[in-house]
Amino acid sequence: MPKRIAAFGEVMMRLTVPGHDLLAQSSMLSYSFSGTGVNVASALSRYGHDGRLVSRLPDNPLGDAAEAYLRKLGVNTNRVLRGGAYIGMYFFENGFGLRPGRVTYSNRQESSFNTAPAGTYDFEGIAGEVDAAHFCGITLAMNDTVREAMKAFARAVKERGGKVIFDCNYRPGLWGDEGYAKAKPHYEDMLRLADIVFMNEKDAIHVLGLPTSRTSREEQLEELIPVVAERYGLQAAAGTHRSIQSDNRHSLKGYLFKEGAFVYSDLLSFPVYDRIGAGDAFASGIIHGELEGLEPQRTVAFAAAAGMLAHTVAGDTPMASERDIVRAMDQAVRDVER
Ligand SMILES: Nc1ncnc2c1ncn2[C@@H]1O[C@H](COP(=O)(O)OP(=O)(O)OP(=O)(O)O)[C@@H](O)[C@H]1O
Ligand SMILES: O=C(O)C(=O)C[C@H](O)[C@H](O)CO
Repeated sequence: MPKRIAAFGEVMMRLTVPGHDLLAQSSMLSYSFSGTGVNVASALSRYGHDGRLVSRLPDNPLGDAAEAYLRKLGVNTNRVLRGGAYIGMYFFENGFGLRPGRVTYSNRQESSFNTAPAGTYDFEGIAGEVDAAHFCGITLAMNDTVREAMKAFARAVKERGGKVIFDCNYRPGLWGDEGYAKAKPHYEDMLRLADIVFMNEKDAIHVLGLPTSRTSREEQLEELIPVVAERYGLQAAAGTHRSIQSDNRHSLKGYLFKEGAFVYSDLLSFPVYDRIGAGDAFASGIIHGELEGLEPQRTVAFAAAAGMLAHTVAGDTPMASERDIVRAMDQAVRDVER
């Protein structure tokens, strides 16, 4: 049955340098609008749910363009407010071979979303309208007012019996020096409120400071995720392990931990066209499976295939339909469809 899911987060204007040029070389940029909340609300809408964004855009032609773009992505914009002066931006340079891709943020703290004063949003009203709400560690990294708003919204959803979904999405560049120490208490607050969490052992070790006696990533994951789930009372935790080869291929394996057991997707290996937002595609697949009550094995396979497909499309926002994903789950490489 379709569900109503709110995603709380900033709309970012993505400015992409064409091809594999550097900003210093190119005189052209193409723009689109994204952000973790946008990506998740859009993907869930594509799977038949009502994905609504809770955000704030400037009341000017940039805000108009962003809102029109969100509608094209299928996002319900009824709870997108107008106010403030700027939209957050990031510049993206595609990597090639051994040169990694690069993201440079601009005007983020000045954005309409990040300058919204306390009391801007009707969180109680929104919480009463939805089955679940999605939050992410990128938003948590912004400033105290945004952090307080995020926690207040999560509390309102929880108090009304909705599911709280939290994607750790730790971005070292956003937390600055001593980032882990600054982030930890806020991550702990969100984990206490959360039902479904996206994370892997890196979050547990570095952000939460949990000790591990194991050396391989897989063993660390299996040791630490049950500890986190128990400590914070999580319904489910999920995430991916990614490995990167030098020939522009990545490998991805998804996991889902619930009711004391791990299930894993196959190890998927694929060439990468655009990597940004793939984590949001995986997360949306898990959220869909959990909200629909799918078998854990099916959910993690669906989410991993959604994540894989997101690497094949330009832009941050997953564009695959449920049908596309189910077809990709058999991993056969197909000829053009005509
Ligand atoms: N330096 C770090 N310290 C702590 N945790 C990290 C660090 N880098 C990544 N993580 C965590 O590892 C997990 C996977 O992160 P990664 O950056 O690979 O994202 P992803 O989910 O594959 O993709 P996306 O960038 O689309 O979200 C996330 O839960 C993230 O919070
Ligand atoms: O909000 C940000 O920081 C972004 O970089 C926007 C992207 O859509 C997001 O990171 C994808 O997960």
